[in-house]
Amino acid sequence: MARSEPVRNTYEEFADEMKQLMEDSKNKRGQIPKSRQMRDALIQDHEWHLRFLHEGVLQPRNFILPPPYAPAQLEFSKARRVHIKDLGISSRNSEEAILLRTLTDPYVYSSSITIVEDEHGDTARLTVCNLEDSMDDPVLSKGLVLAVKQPCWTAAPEAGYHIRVDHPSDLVILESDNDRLPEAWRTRVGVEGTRTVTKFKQEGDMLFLKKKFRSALEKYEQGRLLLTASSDTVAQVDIYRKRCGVNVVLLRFDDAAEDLAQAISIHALSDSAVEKFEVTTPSAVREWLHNGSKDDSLQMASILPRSLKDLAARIKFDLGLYQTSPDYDLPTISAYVGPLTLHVDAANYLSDVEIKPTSYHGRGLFAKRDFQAGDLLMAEKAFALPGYFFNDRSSDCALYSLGDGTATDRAGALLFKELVQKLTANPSLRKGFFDMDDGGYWAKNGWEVSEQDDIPVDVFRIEHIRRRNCFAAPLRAVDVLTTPTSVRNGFWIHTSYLNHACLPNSVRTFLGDILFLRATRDISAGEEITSQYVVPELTIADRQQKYKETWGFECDCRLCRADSDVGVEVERERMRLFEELKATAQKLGSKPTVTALKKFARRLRDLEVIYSKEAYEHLPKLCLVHPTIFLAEAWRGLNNVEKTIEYSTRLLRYFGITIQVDGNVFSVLENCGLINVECVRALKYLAEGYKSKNQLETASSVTSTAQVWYRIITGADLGSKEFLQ
Ligand SMILES: C[S@@+](CC[C@H](N)C(=O)[O-])C[C@H]1O[C@@H](n2cnc3c(N)ncnc32)[C@H](O)[C@@H]1O
Repeated sequence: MARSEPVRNTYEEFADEMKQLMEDSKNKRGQIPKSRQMRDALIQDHEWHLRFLHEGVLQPRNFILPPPYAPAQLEFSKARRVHIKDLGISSRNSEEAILLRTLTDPYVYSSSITIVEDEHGDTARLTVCNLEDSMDDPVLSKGLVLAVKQPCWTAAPEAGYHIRVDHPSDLVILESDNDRLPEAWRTRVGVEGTRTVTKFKQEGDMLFLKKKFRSALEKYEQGRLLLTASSDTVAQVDIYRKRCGVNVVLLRFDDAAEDLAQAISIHALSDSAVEKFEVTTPSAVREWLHNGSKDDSLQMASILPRSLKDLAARIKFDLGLYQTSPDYDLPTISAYVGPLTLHVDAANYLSDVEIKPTSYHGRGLFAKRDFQAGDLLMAEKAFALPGYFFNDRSSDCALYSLGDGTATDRAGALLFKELVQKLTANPSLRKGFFDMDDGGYWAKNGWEVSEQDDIPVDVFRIEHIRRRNCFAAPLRAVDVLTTPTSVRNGFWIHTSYLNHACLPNSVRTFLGDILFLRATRDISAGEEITSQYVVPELTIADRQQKYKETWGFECDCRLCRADSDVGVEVERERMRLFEELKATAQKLGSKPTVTALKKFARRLRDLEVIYSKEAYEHLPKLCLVHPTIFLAEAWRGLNNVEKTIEYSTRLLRYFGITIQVDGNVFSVLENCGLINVECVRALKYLAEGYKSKNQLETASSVTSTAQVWYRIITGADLGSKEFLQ
């Protein structure tokens, strides 16, 4: 029977509709649904949706997080077993679990959906969210036996109910020979005599080439199970090496390290030349792979074949490598990074900064030594940075958190997915991540986790941490200077300990997945390092609202204090004049007359007067910035050297930077730390001006400072000559 006149794909959920459904089902909490679709109808409906997925026009994917609940704490084996008929609406019991078997191929799009039965043959639709899954190589394949912890019914679009899982850790996939399975579902998988390690390896290789990585992993695993102590060592090394490679692709670095430790130790045992290096235990190799050091204490370079050495390097980079010097080959890294090559093989440099408690802002990042403006404070590889093409429609998606009514676009949604995948697969990476600021989420919703326990992967907590700690990152910071650039959302753990200041002493820049943090002014040992989370809004109210909404704090920096003190009336007048000047500048366009410019400058002085309070003597005057940029550029366009120098100097002053030219000596007397592209441009205009006045020494000194500032804002020197020419 065909599905009756479907109007839309009801497997795909929408945030508003879901919110309404949740509201509606509040009164039914704990009740057993009055009616449900039975087996045949469920399967027919599912098949229709599968056809729709293949043939329909696909919308961007919606990932929806319902109001939060904690993942189940109990192991499946210790939970009380329930059945489909026992489930209530929206009522999860963390002590319960259900055993299910999948009856169909899955539908995988925004979530993974399949039809399942329990031991009594009762059927239901199962929706698993936040799984790293694909139609080509599905996790929830047909005939699979799985356990769902804390199961319940959740209202679905079109008045049905399904079993919905949000935490991937609430889903446990069981081997078909597991003794806990009902007898009828158990299959003892004896390996056929004709299948050999080599055969499984070949089948795995074929699947790998077809990008069916999960299935390839299963084949290699079956091959591994056939290995015996007397197996050919080349075959043993090979199967572990293959598994390691697939695990790397699937971001399962802990498992990859385990496989490689086995491969290396088997290789070492079989190679008589190796014995003298005493490297042979898997635990020694495992420790080396995880130790974050570039040192080759086990002398791997001299004993390993290329294929194992390359994998070792890959895993060490992915688990995090550290160096103690700020030396990076920036030209090579700059040349390497591109849309297809986001991930740079570089080590972290974190040894000259440290995380410590601050007096008012929780933990923060502090300098362990003195730094000068322009110095590299730290460099960090991304913990997660999704790679995708911006014009690829098939990666379009959004993430909705119904609990707090927030939404994020593709950049944040894909980062969330990658974080869930990485944290689920790699217990060794969890501590660093879950130590981060989650705004008190876990303290309110979770439980005490001791040192020995596995840290639970709570998707709601991940999203809280993501929102507070992620950074928007262009492919290369330098691109932002010339073209409007799309940004990704990425995650850099150490950098996330930076607290915000409107007048910061550092700037973040990116080259692919490596973040460089440079000092925007001199910093003394022991000083807190800060950076701007976002460029400050002109009015204090707008600024504080943004900080409050996203990060839950109110900024108390010197600029915010001064802006609050001037009062609403003064601020309103400042904004009125600012808007007036902005409109005039737009009207005058790029070729204003001298008369018009003089008139504009007079009006600008009115705005300057409002700032002339003592409070701003050493502070930026942000409302003056844009009109002054307009004047500096307009005078430059008219080749008026003196005026260009005057307004470029003023522009720097309005950013809180005071310069002096004494004879031929150029110096920066004061610097609030607000170094940005406009400041570099102001220096460029100054250098041009002094050059045309034949003050070549001054011009050269200004250009040197411009080069340092250019490096601060782009992270490297790439393009500096062209920019400053
Ligand atoms: C990215 S984290 C920074 C590290 C954080 N202080 C910690 O202890 O993990 C962002 C959080 O730090 C705090 N924070 C950052 N800058 C602040 C500031 N200027 N004033 C007050 N709190 C701030 C806020 O709680 C914010 O949500």
